[in-house]
Amino acid sequence: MIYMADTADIAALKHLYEFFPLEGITTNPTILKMAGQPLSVAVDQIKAIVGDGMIHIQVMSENADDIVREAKKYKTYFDLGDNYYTKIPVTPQGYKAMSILKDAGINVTATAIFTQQQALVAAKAGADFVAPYVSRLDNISSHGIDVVGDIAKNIIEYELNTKVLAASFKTVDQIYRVSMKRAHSATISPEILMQLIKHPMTDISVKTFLEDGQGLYDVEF
Ligand SMILES: O=C[C@H](O)COP(=O)(O)O
Repeated sequence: MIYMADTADIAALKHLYEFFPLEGITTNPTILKMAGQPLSVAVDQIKAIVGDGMIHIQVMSENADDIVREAKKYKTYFDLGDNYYTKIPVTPQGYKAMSILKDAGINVTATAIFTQQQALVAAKAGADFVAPYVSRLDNISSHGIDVVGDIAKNIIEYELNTKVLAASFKTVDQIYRVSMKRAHSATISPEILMQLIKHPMTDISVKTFLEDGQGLYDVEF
């Protein structure tokens, strides 16, 4: 499982990158709005934190030609090399842009995916990652985990060179379930990443170890 942080919150990212084995970050216009940062400022700060991790930046353009120009501009402007992924919503113009950008050697993440077929078409268009939105599906009485499972199954069965990037999580249990459905990766908010590694029994066990070990550890280090 590849873990990514779904955020542009710089303080939260700095904290997470101290210990969490993250392999990149994802952003979108809503995330930038929540962080209160324009794209150029946010990405410059994110770059300094994630090192050679992936940075997924969503386009705002709707027309294929504009999407291609926008995605290519970010690739040079931010100078991220192969760590740059352009996030493109799965509209007809988006699919068109995905093929063009893949042919131009730019990594593509297809986003705003709600069905197995949207993901499969994006994979055929060359997307490196496909991002189904779990909670947004669950919240309309649909089944986000099943959609993720179907996409992962297709990718494995058809031997496609695409990874599932499960997104839109509200609970730790959803992340457990997408991992068991063989999602290759997940992008998760800082709050839920912290919850993911927490367990009260761990805290109790550590506390007991500290108490029991008092006076017994006599090797200096
Ligand atoms: O980029 C997609 C986001 O991960 C969607 O998450 P959200 O449903 O919590 O806004």
